[in-house]
Parts: sequence; structure tokens; C-alpha cells
Amino acid sequence: MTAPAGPAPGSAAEERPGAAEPPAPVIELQGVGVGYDGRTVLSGLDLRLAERRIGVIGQNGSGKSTLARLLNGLVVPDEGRVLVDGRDTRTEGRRVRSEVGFVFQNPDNQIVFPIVAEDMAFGLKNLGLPKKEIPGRVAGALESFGIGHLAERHSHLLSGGEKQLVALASVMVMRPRTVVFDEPTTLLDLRNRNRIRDAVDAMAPAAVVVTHDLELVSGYDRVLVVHDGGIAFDGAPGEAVAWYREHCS
Ligand SMILES: Nc1ncnc2c1ncn2[C@@H]1O[C@H](COP(=O)(O)OP(=O)(O)OP(=O)(O)O)[C@@H](O)[C@H]1O
Repeated sequence: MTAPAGPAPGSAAEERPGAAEPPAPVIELQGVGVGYDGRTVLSGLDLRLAERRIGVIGQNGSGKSTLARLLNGLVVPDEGRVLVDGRDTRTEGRRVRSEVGFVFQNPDNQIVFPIVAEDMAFGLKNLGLPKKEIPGRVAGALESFGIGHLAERHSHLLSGGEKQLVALASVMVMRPRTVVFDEPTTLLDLRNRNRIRDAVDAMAPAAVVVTHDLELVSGYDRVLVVHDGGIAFDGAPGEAVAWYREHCS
């Protein structure tokens, strides 16, 4: 399999000084409430998200993953609504998910096919991409994360770090405008954690990153602290982390 001459649009390799960045879609939460088994997890959330790098921090069980899943319709609210560029995740979930990708904490949750390239091609086939364009797109996405050599490997036999990079490439190959990450570095050693951090920092789409890794969000545009069923702090990374340390440790 040969990589295309240039980096894939939307790939990490495309990101370079002066490269045009696609505008992030505007994600709006209006009066959003979610509960499980009659227990409220998030309530009365009103948020407008349009920055390119947004971090989400908070204690275990505070509702961060739930908030992340609301953003592309993996969870639909019990109250209120979530709009992505005006599209309601309840009624246009499929369309929203083509614009807002999701990288799970455990990459095994998103790998379906045994071979890496097959797994990545599956999503593109579903998108209706012409068959002859698929191998080039897959190769380009893998190369952009420095993992072209994994194309023909068995997905389930990869190391944790390799799997997480493959999961990220599998989302990026779909060319989303925003990628939501649910604790992308939790299972990784320091080297792979830094690879993922650099990949997220450099990628062209916007990103919303849920994490307990407070250093990860230090250069972000905005950080939300989820606490007591809502957003307890919303602001610059330094202040958000300081608020979190003071109130939640
Ligand atoms: N599908 C579900 N069914 C029942 N309860 C759930 C479900 N998903 C989440 N919860 C509960 O909702 C609460 C919030 O969970 P969530 O995963 O959003 O928190 P979190 O902040 O991401 O936690 P962590 O940092 O531990 O990953 C928790 O009490 C969790 O047990």
C-alpha cells in the first residue's frame, strides 16, 4: 500500500504553520439534563462550545464521559437538546456523528474488523467513498500518525499505545470537524501518552478532551470543570486547574 503524495486533509501531517484550519462546528447544549436509573448526573446545562481545544476535567463519576457522549449523540439528553451547527443530535445523530468523531478510552470499544486497514476502510465504505479512493485515504491517515507499518497487522494483537493511535487514525480518516476524546491517555505509558498528546495538539480538526491528565490541557483554549451535576468552572486552563485542585482534592 502506498501513501498519497501529500498529507491527508484533516490529518496531523497537514497541520503546519500557515495551514488553513477548518472552522470548529458550534456545539450548543440548551437546558440539558441526563440521568441514569432515576439518578440525575447532569442538569440544567447551557453551553456553547466553539473553541479549537477544549478540556473537560472533574472527579470520577462527575459526568465527564456523559457530557462527552452528549456532544455527538452517543447519549441523548433526557431534558433539553444538543445542537451541532443547528442539527439536533436526537433527530440527526448520524449526520452529527459524521462531523463529530469520538475516540473511546478503551480502543477495543471501537475496533470491529481483525485487520487494521480493513477496520479503517469499513467506516469509509459506510460513508459511500468510491472504492478506489479508500486504500489511499487509509494509508494517508496511518502515515500521518507514523503507524503506516501497522496497516496489515491484527488490531487485537497491537499494544495499548498502538491501538490508541490506530483508534485515533480510524476517526481521523473520516475527516471529522471535531474529535471528542474520552480519557485518551489513561491506559498509556509516558512515551505513548506524549505521542497522543502531540497528535491531538497538531491535528487539524477541533478537539474536546476529557481527561484526568491535567498537564494535557495546559495549552488549551478553554477548560470546563464538571462538578455537582454541572459546569462548576469554565475558563482558562490555569484557573480551571487551580479551581479543581482547591475544590475537588
Ligand atoms: N450507562 C450507564 N448506566 C448507568 N449509570 C451510568 C451509565 N453511564 C454512567 N453512569 C453513571 O453516571 C455517573 C457519571 O458517569 P460518567 O462516566 O459520565 O463519569 P466520569 O466523570 O466520566 O467518571 P470517570 O472519571 O470515573 O470516568 C456515574 O455515577 C456512573 O456510574
